[in-house]
Amino acid sequence: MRKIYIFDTTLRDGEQSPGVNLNVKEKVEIALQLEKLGIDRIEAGFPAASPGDLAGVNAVARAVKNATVIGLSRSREGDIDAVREALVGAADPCLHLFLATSPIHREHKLRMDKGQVLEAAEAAIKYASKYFDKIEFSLEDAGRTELDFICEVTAMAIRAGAKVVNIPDTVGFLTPYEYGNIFKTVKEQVPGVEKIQLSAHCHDDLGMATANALAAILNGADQIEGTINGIGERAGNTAIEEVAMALETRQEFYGAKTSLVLNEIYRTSRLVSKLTGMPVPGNKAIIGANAFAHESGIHQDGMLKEKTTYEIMSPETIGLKESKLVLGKHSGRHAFRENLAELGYEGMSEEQLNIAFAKFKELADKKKIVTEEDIRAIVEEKLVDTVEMYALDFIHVSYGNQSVPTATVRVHTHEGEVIEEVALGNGSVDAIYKALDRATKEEVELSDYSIKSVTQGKDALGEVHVLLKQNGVSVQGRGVSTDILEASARAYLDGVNRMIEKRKQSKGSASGEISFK
Ligand SMILES: CC(=O)SCCNC(=O)CCNC(=O)[C@H](O)C(C)(C)COP(=O)(O)OP(=O)(O)OC[C@H]1O[C@@H](n2cnc3c(N)ncnc32)[C@H](O)[C@@H]1OP(=O)(O)O
Ligand SMILES: CC(C)C(=O)C(=O)O
Ligand SMILES: [Mg+2]
Repeated sequence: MRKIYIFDTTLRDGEQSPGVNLNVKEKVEIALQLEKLGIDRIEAGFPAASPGDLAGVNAVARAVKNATVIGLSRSREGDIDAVREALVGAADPCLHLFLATSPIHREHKLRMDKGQVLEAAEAAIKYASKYFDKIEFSLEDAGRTELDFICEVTAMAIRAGAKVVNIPDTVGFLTPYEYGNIFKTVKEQVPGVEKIQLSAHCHDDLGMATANALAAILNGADQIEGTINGIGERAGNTAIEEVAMALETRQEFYGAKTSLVLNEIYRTSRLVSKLTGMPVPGNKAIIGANAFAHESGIHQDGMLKEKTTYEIMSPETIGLKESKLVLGKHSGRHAFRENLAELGYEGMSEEQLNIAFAKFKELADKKKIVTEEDIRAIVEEKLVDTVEMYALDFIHVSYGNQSVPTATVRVHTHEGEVIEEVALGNGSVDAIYKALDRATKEEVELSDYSIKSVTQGKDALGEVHVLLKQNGVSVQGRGVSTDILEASARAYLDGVNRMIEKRKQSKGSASGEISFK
């Protein structure tokens, strides 16, 4: 199978992302991880840009042993000399020269005509050839360059001594068909092209960077340039992980592969994101948090039955432990039961499962993601074998810092009686508890109250614990809700129910009846 060389420019084009600035230590850390990932060529920076970048490229050159290390340079002797200095100590150094070739760049930026561009590029390659065995030449903005001029410049670069010619779509302008056609034409028409490698370098301005790189491969490109996580100038570059996984997943279609160690992809992505400060969007292909996560019931059911129903790649391939079935409002019973089993709640009756599932759906309507702690809280509250003498239907609290808090509560009894009560209190919770006392006609003393957040985020579940006393007997009550007042009401009512049950138990034992657990 044809090998596609991977040229990583995370440390150069990636660092050109606005707001990104990697120091020497960070560049080396990323470069060493790129080496582990099996990257063939690492572009470490632009040494003429600053003394700091020269030092960064030099540190990478000295640290990396198993990949080519590259420095970028304009077609100017001063820049080339800076790369010479920066690559001292590299096991396999390479100079990357560039000059723009498109009419727009020639006229407005370089103020050169075609002849001057050819002349300047040739002079630079020839000067550099005295110092470098490996030279790559890039036709900047080739995507908007006349096709015959691309061929002319490529032929010149080959004659002058370049080993790799890169044909970038610098501004992400082309369609895959157009970009592929450039490679096809260069392959067919440029003399000596078989002696060098052709490289593709794409930008994502129209979201085409990966599609264009793959089109280049289909039309003869030997090397793909890109970055980890697709970071880079403006909308970024081709994401290396996307190309590698496309070739891996569709081998029968592309007939080409990289030599990347694929299970290092995820780790590399995390490191680059951390050190560049550029978060990876959740929906990003391959490495986004949702790339191997499934939320909807139908998909989760399919995944549980056979993973290939909804996954074309396995997460293990990129170094992730497993796919995730995220519980949310679109999830179904299959995934819920599976999740409960994973959390150790096995052997639940169908009825218990249904109660917990209903509660879960109620919570999922209020929360974006239902977490493990949420599920535990739901199940543990629901599975306690307490007969609910009173169940909460609703609470309404009126509160203002200039008015007396008023609570209205409605509960229904085990027998189906509905009771509604209103009370004033010193605070909202106090008002609720007084209203519940009236509704239940139980005289209990609140001897402790605590509240904590059991999950994370603004929509976290609050868990309230109360300790109630009656005639020297103490019981605990617990309530969970996204609303702390509701959690407070539930905890109190739970305590009251337990108190009633305890009373029944002690009477039952005294009369020889079988007691509850
Ligand atoms: C497509 C790409 O990603 S290309 C790489 C882009 N990366 C960078 O530019 C990052 C590093 N750059 C820098 O630090 C600075 O731009 C430097 C140090 C290279 C140059 O800084 P300055 O000398 O102040 O020049 P400045 O950046 O303002 O302008 C660029 C000059 O280089 C010229 N130039 C641009 N590309 C090339 C080239 N490939 N070869 C020769 N000259 C070039 C421009 O025409 C302009 O020349 P002028 O001063 O005669 O008008
Ligand atoms: C320097 C070149 C290869 C570049 O980054 C581009 O053209 O996008
Ligand atoms: Mg670029």
